[in-house]
Amino acid sequence: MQKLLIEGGHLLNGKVRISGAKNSAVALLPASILADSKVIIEGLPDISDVETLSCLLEEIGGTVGRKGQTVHIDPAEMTAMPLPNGRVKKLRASYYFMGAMLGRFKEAVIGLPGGCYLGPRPIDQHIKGFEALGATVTNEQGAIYLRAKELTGARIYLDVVSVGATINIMLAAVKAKGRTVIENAAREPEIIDVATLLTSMGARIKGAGTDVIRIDGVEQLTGCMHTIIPDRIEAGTYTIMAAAQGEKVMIDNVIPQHLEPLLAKLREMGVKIEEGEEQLLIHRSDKLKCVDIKTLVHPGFPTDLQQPFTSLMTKAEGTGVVTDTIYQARFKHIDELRRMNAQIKVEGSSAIIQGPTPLEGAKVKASDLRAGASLIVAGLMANGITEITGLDHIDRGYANITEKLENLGAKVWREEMTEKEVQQFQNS
Ligand SMILES: CC(=O)N[C@H]1[C@@H](OP(=O)(O)OP(=O)(O)OC[C@H]2O[C@@H](n3ccc(=O)[nH]c3=O)[C@H](O)[C@@H]2O)O[C@H](CO)[C@@H](O)[C@@H]1O
Ligand SMILES: C=C(OP(=O)(O)O)C(=O)O
Repeated sequence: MQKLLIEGGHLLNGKVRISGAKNSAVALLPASILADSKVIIEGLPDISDVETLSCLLEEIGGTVGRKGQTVHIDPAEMTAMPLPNGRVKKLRASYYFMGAMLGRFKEAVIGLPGGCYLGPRPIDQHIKGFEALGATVTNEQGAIYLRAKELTGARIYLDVVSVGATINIMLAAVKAKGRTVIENAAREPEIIDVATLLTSMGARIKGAGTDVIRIDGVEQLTGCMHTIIPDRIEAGTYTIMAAAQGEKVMIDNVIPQHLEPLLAKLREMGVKIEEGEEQLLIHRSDKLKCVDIKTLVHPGFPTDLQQPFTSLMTKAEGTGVVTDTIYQARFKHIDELRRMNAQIKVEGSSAIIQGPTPLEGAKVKASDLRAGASLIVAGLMANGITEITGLDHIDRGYANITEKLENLGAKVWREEMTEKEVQQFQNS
């Protein structure tokens, strides 16, 4: 087990290239189950979630070959192999095996997913969708059993705007009989990306990216080639790092429109940002001003950037309030930031940050993926050395983060943890 060490205070300079989107990748890979021949996906990020899903595709009989960032998946020999335990527990997106396997085999057994603990993360809307399409769904000892004689298109209104439920219902519906309409659908760019892949496979989907998606079922889906979109959350994280500790940093391979809510808030804080077609240039700003943010469903401020943004606010002057309306308990990073001298208190679903406070290096633990990102932002700014444990979370979603930061001039490295440190980590 490793820990990440950061010697804070070094200015970041240069260019960082953003990888393919995690939240697209984790849906595109299971979507390949629906094809009858080879699916090629280009630009996949080098993260453990991709590795885990590739292994799961192999567990059900797929052939997966990876060369650099391109993955070839041959789904021809896949079967409805039950996946009640094991790797499915390592990540959230294993729930996409439910929709994809139901769509192809009319049956699936998938263990309840893992992923970041951000408070309760129910999947009732996924199940409501599968049932509306004609599936019988039961929960037996922590695994979801899905079975349908036939899937028939239906009108499904999501009670909660959910990325996972929207994509999962699309996966189950593309081969159903007749028309499915998803109302109150999520509108994230990753949903458009998944719909683009499915359309290239022969699916008939209209309205992805709006809150009403119409899917006309087809009998067969074929192999295709697809290039993934850039990761807006990774891009946002590096943008925040640049605002926190950058001299002049270019974020390359980004779709600036995907980051509008973040960029607007950074500008409000006083950060100077130049936008190109696929780049952002972030300039050093000596004085930042605290702002309030509220996370909302897309296109509002993304909850996945709330935690790194909170760290940046410790550098800004005044009082800022960060409210998370999507995951009201997504504040596990705050105790760790306090160890680093941040002045933050949590009240309900808000964190109130008093700045500016010079941060001090400390031993801290990443409790989830974006908590990890927030500690890295803090470590880059802090005096002295910050030691971060819990790298499994960070490696689920940030490709080559140590190398990318080193290239920007950060002093950052990984070390093996001693046995005692591993024990302390496991007991904490
Ligand atoms: C793999 C992936 O894409 N993960 C993203 C996805 O997670 P995920 O798809 O799990 O998140 P959802 O969009 O489903 O969740 C949004 C909200 O709806 C609630 N909810 C969701 C489903 C459901 O059946 N019932 C229900 O009540 C959740 O508790 C949450 O409060 O979107 C989140 C919100 O943008 C992001 O933080 C995650 O990075
Ligand atoms: C919460 C996240 O991921 P997951 O849904 O995969 O746990 C995230 O990417 O911030």
